[in-house]
Amino acid sequence: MTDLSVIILAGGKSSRMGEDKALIPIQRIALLERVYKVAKSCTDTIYIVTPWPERYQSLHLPECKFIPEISTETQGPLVGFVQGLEKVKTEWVLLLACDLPNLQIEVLQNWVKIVDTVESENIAILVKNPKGWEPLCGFYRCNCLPLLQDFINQGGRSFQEWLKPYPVAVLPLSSPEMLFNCNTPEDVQKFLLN
Ligand SMILES: Nc1nc2c(ncn2[C@@H]2O[C@H](COP(=O)(O)OP(=O)(O)OP(=O)(O)O)[C@@H](O)[C@H]2O)c(=O)[nH]1
Ligand SMILES: [Mg+2]
Repeated sequence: MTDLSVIILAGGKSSRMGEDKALIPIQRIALLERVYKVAKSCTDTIYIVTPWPERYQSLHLPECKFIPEISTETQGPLVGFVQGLEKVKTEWVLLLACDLPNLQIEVLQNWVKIVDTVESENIAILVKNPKGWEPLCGFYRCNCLPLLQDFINQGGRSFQEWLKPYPVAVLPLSSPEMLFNCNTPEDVQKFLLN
């Protein structure tokens, strides 16, 4: 079985949404809770990296491990990710944004099987789109931590730039709508109408 943890990032500013999108109800379940439920189908070890764990105490997140983000000034997903990765003890981590209402359990479970077959040189396995990697719904080898720490210490904040020099394997995705993310109130409406 794949030695896997999940890190969910829930520390963004939600500036386009205008309110904390982790708490936006979609079919009466908060977005973060929906993502958590799907993550639970892949592993029991799930971390949520956020500067405000107290906001999520009333959600149903059984056995959740909160990693309180140290910086009070949100520095973006890469910095949230490194703070999570420093705590993870498994070989692989599945990184998820909290704003993915359309995640499919079967697709993720199939991906978990693929991860076991990936060549050891690859530091990550991600979906590729025409603009680059989809960094917030994919797998990273936890021993990439020193590479990530170096990149961040040099001021790097972009997943795409960080990954550029390293081999990354490609995850198959037949329905790209799985990665639809809710950034605005209009996105929420669009999702509910579909
Ligand atoms: N822990 C943590 N998560 C972050 C941080 N910045 C973004 N994220 C998360 O990364 C994911 C993708 O971020 P975006 O979709 O850009 O969300 P956002 O930054 O909250 O929203 P905008 O302010 O509208 O860009 C979401 O799950 C965010 O909660 C951060 O500084 N720390
Ligand atoms: Mg987003």
